[in-house]
Amino acid sequence: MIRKIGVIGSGTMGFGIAFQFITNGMPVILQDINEESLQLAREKLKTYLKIFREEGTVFEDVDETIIARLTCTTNIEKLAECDLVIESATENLALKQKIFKQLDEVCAAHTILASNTSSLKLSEIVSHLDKRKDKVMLTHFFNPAHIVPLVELLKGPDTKQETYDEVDAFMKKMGKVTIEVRREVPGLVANRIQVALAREALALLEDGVVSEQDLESAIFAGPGFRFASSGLLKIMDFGGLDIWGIVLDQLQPVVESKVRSFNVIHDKTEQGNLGVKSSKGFFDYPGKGLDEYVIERDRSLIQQLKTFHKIQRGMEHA
Ligand SMILES: NC(=O)C1=CN([C@@H]2O[C@H](COP(=O)(O)OP(=O)(O)OC[C@H]3O[C@@H](n4cnc5c(N)ncnc54)[C@H](O)[C@@H]3O)[C@@H](O)[C@H]2O)C=CC1
Ligand SMILES: O=C(O)[C@@H](O)C(=O)[C@H](O)[C@@H](O)CO
Repeated sequence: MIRKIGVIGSGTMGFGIAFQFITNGMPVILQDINEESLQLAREKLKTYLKIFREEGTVFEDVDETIIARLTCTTNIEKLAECDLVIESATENLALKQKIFKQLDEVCAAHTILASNTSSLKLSEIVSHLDKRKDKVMLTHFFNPAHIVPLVELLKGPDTKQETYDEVDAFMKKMGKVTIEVRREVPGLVANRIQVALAREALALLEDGVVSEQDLESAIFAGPGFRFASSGLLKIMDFGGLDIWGIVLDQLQPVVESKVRSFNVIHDKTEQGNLGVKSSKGFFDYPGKGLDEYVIERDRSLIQQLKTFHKIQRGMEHA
């Protein structure tokens, strides 16, 4: 039974993962080597409880109870008695291998170890472990982890099915939507789809087919609008598989299939235009800092999450 959680890394994702669990009744020990990062997470916790409530979210507990569930520490040994530890430190294979080795030594025999890596192979992250290769998972959350429902689950090469089942049941209890990735492929499922979409979109932009603003609208007001209420296969079912068959035959030969180094990305990066965090990317973000824009985005995602839950309930009762 998973009753006590450890999260390694209190950055963008570690904060969101911890927030999701403590607002769903679960005590979390949040560990980071950087005390400033932990302090920032403590402050973000109060900010986000306020934002969620302002957006109409009702938590089962009062803020004081929720905040009391979070323990912040720089000492990894405090995670020794956790039932599940989710590593969400910097995306670096050697670092993750080191952290997993430390956890393998420190944690109780029953502790399940999971990584939130976006792009690294779980089998490589856990390659140095000798105590619990049967209790490792990849649990890939989506940014922001405290709002986007999806968690992709992958077993390690030696992971027991009962470990998978326990983590799957826990994530669902925490209000997440899980999918099983049946075979270890780079980028798992959703990131691969996201990259395939990005490659075509950036090719159309770079090849002068569409402007930045119209490319935004093409996705937001088109497929993105529909994806807010179902996945791709249902869209195909509603469109008609016969028609989709013809369209796939017609368009596959012409959609982007090359590995391209996109100038639209490369040039902006070179100029220091990295997006919201540098106040300029494809679009300008004047006047407010990153946090303000992120909060603005999250307020609309919180509203979207309510609609998502209504649609999800409708599907369950269909
Ligand atoms: N940012 C995103 O959109 C997403 C990121 N991820 C994955 O989540 C993980 C974390 O990413 P972010 O939260 O964006 O990174 P981040 O840079 O915001 O946070 C990383 C945190 O790890 C901490 N850290 C570094 N070394 C450590 C150590 N030895 N022990 C404990 N903590 C340590 C840093 O102090 C920092 O607070 C990465 O594996 C990333 O690929 C997954 C999904 C989405
Ligand atoms: O989009 C997300 O939140 C995740 O799928 C990711 O892992 C991202 O690709 C992230 O790594 C980069 O923003």
